[in-house]
Amino acid sequence: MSEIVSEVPQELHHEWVDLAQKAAEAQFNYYVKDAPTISDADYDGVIRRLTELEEAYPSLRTPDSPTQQVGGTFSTDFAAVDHLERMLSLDNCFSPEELASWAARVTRDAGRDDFHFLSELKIDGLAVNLLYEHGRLVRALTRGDGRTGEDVTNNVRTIEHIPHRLAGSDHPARVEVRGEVYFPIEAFADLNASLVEAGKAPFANPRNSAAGSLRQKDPRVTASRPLHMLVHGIGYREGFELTRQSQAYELLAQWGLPVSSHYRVLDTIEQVQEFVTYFGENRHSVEHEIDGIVVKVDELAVQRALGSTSRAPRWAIAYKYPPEEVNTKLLDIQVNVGRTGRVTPFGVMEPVLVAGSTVEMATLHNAHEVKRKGVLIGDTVVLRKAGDVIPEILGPVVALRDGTEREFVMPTHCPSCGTELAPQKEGDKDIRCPNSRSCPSQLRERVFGLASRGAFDIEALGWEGSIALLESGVIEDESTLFGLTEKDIARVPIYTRAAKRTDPPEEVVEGRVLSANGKRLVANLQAAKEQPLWRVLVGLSIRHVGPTAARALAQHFGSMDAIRAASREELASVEGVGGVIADSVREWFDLPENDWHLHIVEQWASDGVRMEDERDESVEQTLSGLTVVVTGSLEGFSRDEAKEAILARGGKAAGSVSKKTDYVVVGENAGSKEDKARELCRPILDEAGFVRLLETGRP
Ligand SMILES: NC(=O)c1ccc[n+]([C@@H]2O[C@H](COP(=O)([O-])OP(=O)(O)OC[C@H]3O[C@@H](n4cnc5c(N)ncnc54)[C@H](O)[C@@H]3O)[C@@H](O)[C@H]2O)c1
Ligand SMILES: [Zn+2]
Repeated sequence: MSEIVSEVPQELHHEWVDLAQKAAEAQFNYYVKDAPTISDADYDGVIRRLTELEEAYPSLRTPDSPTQQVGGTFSTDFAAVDHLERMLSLDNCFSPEELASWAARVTRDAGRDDFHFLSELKIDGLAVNLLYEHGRLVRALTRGDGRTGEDVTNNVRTIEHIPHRLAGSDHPARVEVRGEVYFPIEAFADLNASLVEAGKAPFANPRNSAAGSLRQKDPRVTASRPLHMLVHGIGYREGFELTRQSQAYELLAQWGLPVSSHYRVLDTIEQVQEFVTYFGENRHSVEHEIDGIVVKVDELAVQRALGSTSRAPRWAIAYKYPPEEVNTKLLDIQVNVGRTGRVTPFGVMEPVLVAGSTVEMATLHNAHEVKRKGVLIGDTVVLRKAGDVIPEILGPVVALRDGTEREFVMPTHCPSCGTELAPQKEGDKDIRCPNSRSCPSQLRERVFGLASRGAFDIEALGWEGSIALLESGVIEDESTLFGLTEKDIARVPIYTRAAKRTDPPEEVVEGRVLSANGKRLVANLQAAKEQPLWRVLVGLSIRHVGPTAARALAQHFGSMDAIRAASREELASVEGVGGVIADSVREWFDLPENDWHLHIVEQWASDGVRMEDERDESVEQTLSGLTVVVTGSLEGFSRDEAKEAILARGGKAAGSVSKKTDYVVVGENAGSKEDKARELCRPILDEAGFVRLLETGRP
């Protein structure tokens, strides 16, 4: 030690010692307790920094440094047994440049470039070593420290897809098969819910639950968990030789072992990079979590020539994807009251950067979900954000609790208006604020909602504008929105702000000081009154009536009066409507406590909102009886315009391709619907064909 200290600046030496300690602790929590306290990304950061320090000061790189070892150790809960051949870890890379320089190094060290790259998915699970003797499974070990693992044979025997006897005949005397045990992500939430219910600590993430479920003292517990395994290598072998890694996979598959279908043998590192990019974008198209791509030299002769370090083979590398999971603090759980009164709890977190954006809120759906996840206010939680998918709180890091955490209690009264909350129907998981008429929160959401693109499309009326109109008292609710004049709007600060910059301030006189934004709102409202009936229906915030149902209703009935007069049965029989929506529409119009709904409709009508679709009799019903799907973007039509053009001609505009589809119109960047059309042999039209179809009923 003294030698090191004399050579390495003291500060850096301290940093190294602290980080090495941190890594050792993290490994213990991760591998032995199955309860990591830091995220994988943070752990990788620690290892990277240790590596940097060791590169600058090689004397720090002692054999017991975490950078030199197969991270992991074993618990006394299991018998410790040596592997016949060491189990190694993998070196990492994080960029195309690092991948390319690994390939260049391999080519140089191998002294040849006529080998192949086997690319496969890096399964986010835990490594297991299976020993088969004469085709019979005799032992299963965890990786442990790479030399010695934990005997989990009885637990592994409970995993469904692992054969106790290999298929075929002529099996080698002994062979070690290496692979990864994982927990299917869709089963994760249920597992945590059942643990919480049994008063046990929930898991932080699926990888954790795989390790925790496999490493149970009682194999019956393991048997109750839906574990899966995929194998990706052979260790010690006796009595047979192979020449290629991919050949090993074929053999393993023949033996009835679960081999992934996603591996590829590729010629060049550029092709490998394409594979990396593809799965980076399609990370969630596979049945298990992946944290990267593993690239292996396929030729075993080259593998042997390259050899291994104490920790990892030189002939393989793991390309790690950016993390989708981070740890952050759950500061509070608050509730939001939505457009139709639904009360939704959401987590407020310390802001963290994950998958390219900063996240500080995540919905928790309902009180039941909060319970199931087992999270407490004040917990460190694992937050997951997968690409464009909305962020989700996976679970708590139980080991970091200090006793100050508290349980979330669903409020009994609306945080916005104080009304007592209640489920709308018995047995509903959601609870609602029944004060839909004047609850400020619901009003804001309704006004904002009716202005949205899927409803009236009033561009100048955003979230801020909706609040400003209501808070200034210029509108009391949505009923008077379309009667607003320039004078009214001039009373709302947000719409006149720009005009106030003059010095001395201009007097607010009718219309005159309306800023550009306010003028835009007036014009937008005028235009909105001409919107088709379906948009008016969406704007009413009737539960379950979104654009699709609204279109179906408008197309069938043609006017607000006809919808209002329709019986429940008539409504329910409309294609694309059904019983739930029919009930909701009838309740909206008929319940005595909803009489104010009628007032909205009447006020809108008297302010000039169109309540009837013009049936242009001159439009020939060219598409009557035909079902058309439009996919991708067209030049002459927006999505809505294309749909309306079909409906106006008596056709049906469907959202998905089926055998009943008559024509599929394919624009730019069409996706899976085009594939589906080809698969089902449905006629495909381009935009010109679509125009002809509208005119003549024929492509
Ligand atoms: N959060 C924490 O506290 C903590 C602590 C320790 C380790 N870790 C995590 O574990 C990683 C280090 O663990 P590691 O040493 O096992 O390295 P690793 O997980 O980065 O890579 C090596 C392992 O990948 C597995 N693997 C998955 N798919 C494979 C495939 N197709 N072919 C070959 N191998 C495949 C093998 O089991 C192999 O042992 C860290 O990067 C971190 O993500 C986290
Ligand atoms: Zn309320």
